[in-house]
Amino acid sequence: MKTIVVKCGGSVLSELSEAFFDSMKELQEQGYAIVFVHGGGPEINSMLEALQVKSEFKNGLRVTSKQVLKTAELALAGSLNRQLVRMLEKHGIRAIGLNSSDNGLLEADFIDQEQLGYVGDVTAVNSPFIQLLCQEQLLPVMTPLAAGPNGTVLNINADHAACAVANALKAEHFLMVTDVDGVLKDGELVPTLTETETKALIDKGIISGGMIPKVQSALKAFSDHVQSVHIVSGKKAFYEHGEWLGTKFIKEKVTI
Ligand SMILES: Nc1ncnc2c1ncn2[C@@H]1O[C@H](COP(=O)(O)OP(=O)(O)O)[C@@H](O)[C@H]1O
Ligand SMILES: CC(=O)N[C@@H](CCC(=O)OP(=O)(O)O)C(=O)O
Repeated sequence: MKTIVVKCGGSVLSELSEAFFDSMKELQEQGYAIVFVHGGGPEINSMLEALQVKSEFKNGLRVTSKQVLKTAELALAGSLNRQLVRMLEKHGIRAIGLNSSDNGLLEADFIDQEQLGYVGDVTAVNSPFIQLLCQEQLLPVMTPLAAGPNGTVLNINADHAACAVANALKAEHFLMVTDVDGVLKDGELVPTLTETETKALIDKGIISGGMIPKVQSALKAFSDHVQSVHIVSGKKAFYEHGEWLGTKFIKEKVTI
């Protein structure tokens, strides 16, 4: 099955354009099965603020206490997953919401329980179950939560969760949808990036903040099992007449 894994950032979930859904439908018509993994950082932040619970990030990962985890589950599984499924269905795309910690759809281990609390790295993906839904012409919409050891639930950075799913499914394409056109340098879109160029942009501070886990996940997927990886905007079309827009990750250029 030709599969595309789409990571939809919390930054853009409420701003997804008609053109974005048109691109999605165009790909489905070409016979691609599509799997969504969504984020929700901004929504988790506002819920935590409303509850007057402080949260901090270490190396781009949210330090997750039991209370932060409960709030993250509420925002991700209770609110955003429902909204995204409804948006897809409104656009004529049959979708099914999945809380990825259920039935070990995603399994994870603690990264560093002392420093980060309930935060994990994905160790296993239940690919057959995801593929079963795709065979039924359903688009799975997955939260970035996972089943951890001894019945725990772990909070996973959504870029990392989507990367694990793209690798497990050996997806043909991995798309990271965000609120900017792709990787930008001096305000201009960088159309292609190799691993060396990406690392140089991180070192120079041109790629920073939320873009770091995205490019790291892009490089990891690209070097593992995925054939094509793009960072694109959800505010516009990302696929037109067979062309992908945004930043494309490419193999190192060979100079003789
Ligand atoms: N070089 C860069 N190019 C584009 N965006 C960048 C860059 N460096 C940092 N960013 C920031 O990364 C943000 C996207 O990451 P994030 O807010 O975590 O989005 P998402 O919720 O989609 O994962 C952009 O809105 C921008 O502020
Ligand atoms: C461990 C960790 O940091 N988890 C993230 C999960 C959501 C996410 O990654 O959302 P975006 O894609 O919108 O950033 C968090 O709690 O914010």
